[in-house]
Amino acid sequence: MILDTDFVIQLVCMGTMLDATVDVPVPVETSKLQDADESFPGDKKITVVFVLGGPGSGKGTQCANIVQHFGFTHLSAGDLLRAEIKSGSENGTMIQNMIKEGKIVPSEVTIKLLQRAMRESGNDKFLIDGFPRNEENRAAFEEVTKIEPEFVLFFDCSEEEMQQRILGRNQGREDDNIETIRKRFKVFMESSLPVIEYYNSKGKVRKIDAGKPIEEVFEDVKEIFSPYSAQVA
Ligand SMILES: Nc1ncnc2c1ncn2[C@@H]1O[C@H](COP(=O)(O)OP(=O)(O)OP(=O)(O)O)[C@@H](O)[C@H]1O
Ligand SMILES: Nc1ccn([C@@H]2O[C@H](COP(=O)(O)O)[C@@H](O)[C@H]2O)c(=O)n1
Ligand SMILES: [Mg+2]
Repeated sequence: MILDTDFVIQLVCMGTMLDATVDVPVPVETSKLQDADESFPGDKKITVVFVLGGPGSGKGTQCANIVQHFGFTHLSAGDLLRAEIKSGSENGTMIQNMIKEGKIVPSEVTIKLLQRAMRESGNDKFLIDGFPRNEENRAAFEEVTKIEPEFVLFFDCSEEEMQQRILGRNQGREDDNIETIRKRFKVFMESSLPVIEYYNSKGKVRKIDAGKPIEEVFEDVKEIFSPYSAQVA
């Protein structure tokens, strides 16, 4: 099926207006994803760890620690999308609307941002935080990059604790309000947990109790990353 990107984006935005809680499935046109200019990794051997967990579970916090100790490059899909809005990109308004509604941006957009960031980093070890967020993200990334994650680091935390953390975060994020937080939790349960279950069925999930204090969570994270201890401090 050949779909025009602008048409797909219009459909997604219409979905946003019609129902704030439905995760609109967007068919992926993989030939567009494989734009030669954006192609990555090519023949390069790449190590990818997907870092998943509910909103506010501590993914970004722990990724910062992992980077310092184990030499990975941290790529947060959410941060890349927010940077794309700020850059004045033609997709900016669509991305902003999706984030305000807690919805998942079409894979085509997010994967291109991830590929570009991976290529520009010059590194070969990546923590991909907040991606894949749904089945469409997962299948499209695999199709385009041919990368299978080394493992999936899953931060397991109660909604009550996550909500408290987000409301105390104070980073000026447009989606850190109670209305959007509830939508993000719903999307996590309905669209993101199935991805974690998929990788669990392949024996790839390393689950962490993320309800503990930051330092204690990192002790557990360190054990998982010890085989990758290129830069242990
Ligand atoms: N283990 C922890 N205990 C208490 N507070 C924490 C813990 N981990 C992170 N925090 C705090 O909770 C807030 C959310 O953490 P963080 O931004 O790392 O979560 P996240 O999973 O990346 O969230 P999002 O999915 O919304 O980007 C931050 O203010 C952070 O300092
Ligand atoms: N794969 C992704 C990741 C994120 N988004 C959108 O960004 C929002 C914020 O993400 P964080 O990981 O920083 O919490 C998220 O709620 C989505 O709207 C996305 O679309 N696809
Ligand atoms: Mg984050």
